[in-house]
Amino acid sequence: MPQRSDPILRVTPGPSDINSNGHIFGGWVLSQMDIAGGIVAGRVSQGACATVAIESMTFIAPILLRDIISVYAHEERRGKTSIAIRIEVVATRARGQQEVKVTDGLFTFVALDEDHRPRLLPPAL
Ligand SMILES: CCCCCCCCCCCCCCCC(=O)SCCNC(=O)CCNC(=O)[C@H](O)C(C)(C)COP(=O)(O)OP(=O)(O)OC[C@H]1O[C@@H](n2cnc3c(N)ncnc32)[C@H](O)[C@@H]1OP(=O)(O)O
Repeated sequence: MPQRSDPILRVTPGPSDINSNGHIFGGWVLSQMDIAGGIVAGRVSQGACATVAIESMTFIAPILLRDIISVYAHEERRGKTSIAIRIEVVATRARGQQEVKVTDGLFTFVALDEDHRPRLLPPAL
């Protein structure tokens, strides 16, 4: 990922998001990544988008209860109707003293028209 800008989301998991290992469910973090990627894809496409594929996803380190999660996302590739968004999640813990990269993924979104069919992306700014 290039120089990190501001996170798209900052969020804390709750007690109901814990799995039997005592870590945070992968599905919880995937959904935060999907929301953040969707926000970036919506900005780029200037409208509605749907996730069509998760091209890659790596769980690098566990997320712990009381971590603060920052979700960073940026456009990595653009097609006619689709945008691939690189999404990185960083956990802040130990009262803000420690930052750990916990996941990395490449999600592809498709811009949708009113009929929920692929829509051409607007020209890049
Ligand atoms: C100013 C306004 C601001 C707005 C600010 C909004 C903010 C908003 C925030 C909230 C944001 C929430 C974000 C929710 C995100 C979900 O949770 S969406 C829910 C889960 N996803 C779905 O239900 C989608 C289900 N799938 C579909 O409906 C259809 O597959 C789709 C998406 C309409 C695509 O239809 P299709 O017939 O497969 O289309 P097709 O023409 O074959 O392919 C279209 C493009 O997708 C690519 N593609 C297709 N399959 C793949 C694949 N497996 N891998 C990679 N690329 C693929 C194609 O290569 C093509 O790319 P281009 O060459 O055109 O660039």
